[in-house]
Amino acid sequence: MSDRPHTLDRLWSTIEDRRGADPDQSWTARLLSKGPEKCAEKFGEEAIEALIEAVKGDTDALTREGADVLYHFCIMLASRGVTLKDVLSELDRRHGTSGVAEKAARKH
Ligand SMILES: N=c1c2ncn([C@@H]3O[C@H](COP(=O)(O)OP(=O)(O)OP(=O)(O)O)[C@@H](O)[C@H]3O)c2ncn1[C@@H]1O[C@H](COP(=O)(O)O)[C@@H](O)[C@H]1O
Repeated sequence: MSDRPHTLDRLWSTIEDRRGADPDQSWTARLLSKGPEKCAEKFGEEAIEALIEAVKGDTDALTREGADVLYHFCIMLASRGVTLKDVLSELDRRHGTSGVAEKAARKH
């Protein structure tokens, strides 16, 4: 984990800590209590908001929306019991391989 962004590790730990917390006190707990479908829907909304800012070319807004996307992505993973470590490991596995080769491998 040493070469992974500390910020994401810290965010993930906070999300894990908030699981089961009081939904009135924690946005994370509130979202997770609504279930995986709602968490996925929220992630989709945030992704679209980021997409809009990318198309507009508003780099400040894209930065803010990008942070929302990463947070809600982690929430969506947590809602389904997938860890950020799982996703980062998959990225690590792909590191150094050709994207073209990866795409070809997925067809089988
Ligand atoms: N990074 C975030 C983060 N990013 C966004 N959000 C919340 O996500 C919500 C989504 O924003 P929206 O603009 O969609 O607001 P909304 O209330 O859904 O509004 P509408 O859908 O009605 O438009 C906001 O209420 C934000 O507060 C976040 N809430 C928490 N975190 C992190 O999670 C930690 C724990 O937070 P709590 O769980 O609240 O203690 C925090 O310290 C942060 O590190």
